[in-house]
Amino acid sequence: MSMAGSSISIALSSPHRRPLSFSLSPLRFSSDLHSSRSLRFLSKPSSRFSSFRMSVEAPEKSRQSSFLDRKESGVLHFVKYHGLGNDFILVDNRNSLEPSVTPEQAVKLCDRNFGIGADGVIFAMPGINGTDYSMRIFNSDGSEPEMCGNGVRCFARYVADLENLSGTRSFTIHTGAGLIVPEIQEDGKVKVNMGRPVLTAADIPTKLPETKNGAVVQANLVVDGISWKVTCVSMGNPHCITFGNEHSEGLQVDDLKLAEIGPKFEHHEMFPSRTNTEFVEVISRTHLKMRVWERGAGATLACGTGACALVVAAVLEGRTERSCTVDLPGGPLEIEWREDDNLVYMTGPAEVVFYGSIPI
Ligand SMILES: N[C@@H](CCC[C@H](N)C(=O)O)C(=O)O
Repeated sequence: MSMAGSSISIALSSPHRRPLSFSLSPLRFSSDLHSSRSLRFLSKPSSRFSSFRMSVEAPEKSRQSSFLDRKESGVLHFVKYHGLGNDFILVDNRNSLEPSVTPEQAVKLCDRNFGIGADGVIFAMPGINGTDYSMRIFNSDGSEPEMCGNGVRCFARYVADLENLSGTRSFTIHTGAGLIVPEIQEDGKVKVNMGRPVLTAADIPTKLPETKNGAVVQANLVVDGISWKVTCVSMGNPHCITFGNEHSEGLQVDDLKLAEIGPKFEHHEMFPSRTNTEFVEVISRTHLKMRVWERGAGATLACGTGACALVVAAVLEGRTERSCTVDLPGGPLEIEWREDDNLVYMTGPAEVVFYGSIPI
């Protein structure tokens, strides 16, 4: 490893392997992965990663733009972002409404041991119906959800970078959940108009009965012989929110065995399209704490649509005000469910992790 001015070079090598080269600026990661044209290497990681050369440099706008502009057939250039640890591989798909990665490839790319590692792959696509862009996403299991809250904040930062835009920027984005409008604020956080929650059982969808004003509020859901009180909300994608069960009226979310119970909610027969599940602890009338088991991705560090859905659920259950801080394992989000127009707003960060290239 050597340092020269603002540049750090790190070389790791093995005598047996061809070197790979990476450059980061400073959390910018580009790799020259040479000639392989398939993803087959993902099942043989050691042959690709046992040897590489890496250089770290101070940020320079020109280098960043030239990386983002790169297009070569057989190579996927991507940027990995995270929103509170909910991480995504962002792909420039502005030339087509067909994703450049298949669901099967997305599974491999998201693999944390044999791939890049992420909770999903997000495609920045041309706008339709008069919108600036369209967003599609594959979960890490290859399924396609309608929307992703943390992902849309990353998407906004990504397209601002792609288009070299600075200052306060707002975009209209077509998603499977309809029109979503993120705005990048002066402080770099992204405030998103997440649209209106859907509360009717058939549209969420859930087979649970509507219990209060056409909504599924504190319905009984039996999971493994235990009766949970759940409220169901769709933010374009389905969410099942619980504050407790027959054994504990108020949850201590740190004590939950999430990996054990999460899949049982996700695949419960009451949720024909599976579900995301949020387990929630009330700290105060404006402060909630949650852990999430995501449909198609498992336990994640944050879920933006989930945070929105649980504030809606908390208000419907009379537990909180309409503006709340939601603590997720990866950090806090600010959520507001407005009374006058029924719109939900989410505010939180989105950060670059690294830039990279991979044969595909
Ligand atoms: N993490 C996301 C939600 C991603 C989609 C979800 N797994 C689903 O299948 O609905 C968010 O931040 O909203």
